[in-house]
Amino acid sequence: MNRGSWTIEVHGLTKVFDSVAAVSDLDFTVSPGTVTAFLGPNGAGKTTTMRMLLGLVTPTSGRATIGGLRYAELPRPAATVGAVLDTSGFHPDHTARDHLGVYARLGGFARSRVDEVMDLTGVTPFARRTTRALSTGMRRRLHLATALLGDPRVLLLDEPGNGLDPEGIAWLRGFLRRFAAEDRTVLISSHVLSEVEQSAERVVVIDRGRLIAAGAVADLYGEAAVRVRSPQAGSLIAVLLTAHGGAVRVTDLGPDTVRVHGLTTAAIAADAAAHGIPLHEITPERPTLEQAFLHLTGHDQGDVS
Ligand SMILES: Nc1ncnc2c1ncn2[C@@H]1O[C@H](COP(=O)(O)OP(=O)(O)OP(=O)(O)O)[C@@H](O)[C@H]1O
Repeated sequence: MNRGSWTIEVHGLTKVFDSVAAVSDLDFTVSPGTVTAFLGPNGAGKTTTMRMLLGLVTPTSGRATIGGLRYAELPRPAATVGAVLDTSGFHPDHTARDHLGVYARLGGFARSRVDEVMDLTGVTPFARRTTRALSTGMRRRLHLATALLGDPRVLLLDEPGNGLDPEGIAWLRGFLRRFAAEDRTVLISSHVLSEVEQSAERVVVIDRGRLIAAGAVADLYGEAAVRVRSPQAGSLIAVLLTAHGGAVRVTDLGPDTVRVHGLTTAAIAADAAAHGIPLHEITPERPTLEQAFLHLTGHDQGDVS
C-alpha cells in the first residue's frame, strides 16, 4: 500500500444547520503515520466534521474524503475506517465479549478478531461483565475495541480521553502512537489540550467552524522567551541591546527580572558572563499549548509569552 493512500482530505467543507454554520469552508489534510489532534472549543464543529467524514451528515458544500473517496464510496468502509463518535449504544445485557461478537458478525470480520481487539485495548479482564456494569473508562475501551474489529487503516475518535483515568490516558497515548507508526491515519478530537500535547504530533485547530491553524504541534507555540533575574538587570539589558540590536526584545517583569525574546539561554548567559553580570535565574519559557490555543482562537486575555 503506498504511503498517503489513506490521507483524510477536507476541501471547502461547509455545513449549515438551519441558520447555524457549524462548519465553514474548512480545508485540511491528515496524513498517515502521525497522530493528528483536531482541536477546538465546545461547539467549534469538530463532531460535525467527523460525521461528514463518515457520511453521517451530508455537507452543504465541499468535500470530505478518505483516500480520495467519500466514505460511502469506499470498497469496504468498516474495514478501512474505525470510528468512535458517541459512547452510547451498548445492549445493557450483553457482555463485552458478546458485544464484540455481534459487531464482528455484522461487519463480516473473523471471529478471531474479538480476542485480538480485546487484548489490544485491555478489554480482556472485563470481557465477561455485562455492558451495564462497565465503568466509563471500560466503556471507552470497549468502543475502541469495536472500532478496531475491521483492522482499519484510519481511526477517527471523538474526545477519546473522556472518562479515562491518568493511567488510561497514558495507555491510550501509547496505543495511538503505535497504531499511527504502522503508517495508519489517526484523527482525535479534543478540547483537553494537555492530553493532546503529548499524544499528537500535528494539530488542526478550528473555532466557530473555521480553520484557525494547522501544522506541527511545535509550530503552534510561537516565539520562545527566556526569563532572567539579575541584581544588575539594567546593565544586562544594555549589554544585550548593544550586542544584538533589533533582534532582541526585552520586557520588564519586576525590579530585577526581565523576559528576553530573540535570544537563547546560552547566548544570554554568555553575554552576562563576558560582562561579569551575575544571574540569579535564567529559565527558558514557552507558552503551553493551552495558551497558544487560546491565543489562536482569540479567547485569551492578552500576552501568551
Ligand atoms: N443536528 C444539528 N442541528 C442543528 N445544529 C447542530 C447540529 N449538530 C451540531 N449543531 C451545531 O453545530 C455547531 C457545531 O457543533 P459540533 O458538535 O460539531 O461541535 P464540537 O466542536 O464537536 O463541540 P463539542 O466540543 O462541544 O463536542 C454547534 O453550534 C451545534 O449546536
